[in-house]
Amino acid sequence: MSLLNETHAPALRSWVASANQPGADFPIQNLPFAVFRRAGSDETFRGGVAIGDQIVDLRMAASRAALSPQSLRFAAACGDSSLNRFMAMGPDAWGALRLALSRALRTGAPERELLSACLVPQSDAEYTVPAKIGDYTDFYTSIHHATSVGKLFRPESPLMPNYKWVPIGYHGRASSIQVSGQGFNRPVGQTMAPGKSEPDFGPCKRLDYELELGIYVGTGNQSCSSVPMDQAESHVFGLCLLNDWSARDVQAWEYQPLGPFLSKNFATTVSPWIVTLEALAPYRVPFARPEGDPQPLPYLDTPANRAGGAFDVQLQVLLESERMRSAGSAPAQLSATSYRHAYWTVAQLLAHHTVGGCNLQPGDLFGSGTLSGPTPDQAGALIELTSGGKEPLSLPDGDSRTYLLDGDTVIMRGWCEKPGTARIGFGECRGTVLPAKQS
Ligand SMILES: O=C(O)/C=C/C(=O)CC(=O)CC(=O)O
Ligand SMILES: [Ca+2]
Ligand SMILES: [Mg+2]
Repeated sequence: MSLLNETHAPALRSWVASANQPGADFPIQNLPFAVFRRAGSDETFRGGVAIGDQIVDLRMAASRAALSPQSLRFAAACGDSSLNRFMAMGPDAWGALRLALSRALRTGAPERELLSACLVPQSDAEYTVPAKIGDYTDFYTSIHHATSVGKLFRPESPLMPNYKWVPIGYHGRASSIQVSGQGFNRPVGQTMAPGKSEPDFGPCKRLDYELELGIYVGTGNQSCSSVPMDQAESHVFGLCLLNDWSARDVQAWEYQPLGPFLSKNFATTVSPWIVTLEALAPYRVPFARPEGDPQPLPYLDTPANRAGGAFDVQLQVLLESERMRSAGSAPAQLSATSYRHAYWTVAQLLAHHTVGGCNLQPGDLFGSGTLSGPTPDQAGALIELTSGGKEPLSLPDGDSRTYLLDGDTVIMRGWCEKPGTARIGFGECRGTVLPAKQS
């Protein structure tokens, strides 16, 4: 059975002209969701869908009956200040609203007159985290990241013997997840300098980013039940970009034996737009274990997962320093990779998370884990790109970095493209390091 349908047809064009520009992140084949309002207004936040450089205000579209009658209750659910109610409605509802929007936004659609009054320019909008995230779990799905970071943290045992069998993760902190465009203060904490016997306390000196994708749970599961692999993807609403800011010096001192704690709980930045799993269907790729690696245990293995459980999402990290901003120069690319290199798929993460009976809830978020690719220039964090801070990275303006400085803005971008298929993008995930708070 093909996962493709009429909403993926590469020939589709929209009456919103900006959606048809080559290279646009939000053509009619994408239709990602966010929660927004007019910037600086006291309007309530509500759900919207991106088309070109505009947002379809779904609350207004529902109240003006600007979409097909069958889809109006789904659009109305998106009128809430978070997408949780819509996420809980499940894949049939998500698919029905996507189809209604695809048809109404096409060139020649009779809905044009009503729907064009429901558009808000993205340049006028501000966003919020699109779901009430009850729980956040961060995984570790890049074997390349796990191996190179493991060498730095544990030279004697870089890749733990469990790695190829268990999707490794830890329970993260939902309250400090913020939407793209915001800043956060450099964290302070305990660190242990080499050769010392007592920790220091002060601002983090090794502040890093982590290039990840966020995975939003749509429908949950009952506690003491598990979601089998062949149903796992039907519980996933979609993907976003995610930056898991990490205080490496705090991490190195605190992480044993229970894993990261304060080193990763002060800020996590997500992109505003969630690209649905349905929109990503054309960019599925086979998931193959390298020759000689063990096959996953049966509860993590299905023919469908092997055939197309991975997604080829292109990813890029850029740095814009204060110096670049004042000189008006373009941000510098630090690395680029693809999600296809991950060792565990979205379905495996969800099936594994629930196998012991853990209940997921609509709006829960997973981080994929740092998405480093196989070559050193594909690393998703500075700790890898600078070999643990020992080899500074040269920037095009003559500046260099080991770890992040105050005023640095980290920008992440993602997109999918494939010959004969539309290109779709994730927009941006950007966050800025502000100085530590003086106590
Ligand atoms: O102890 C280690 O090997 C490293 C752990 C992490 O950095 C945790 C993490 O955030 C995992 C990831 O993003 O891939
Ligand atoms: Ca992480
Ligand atoms: Mg974090």
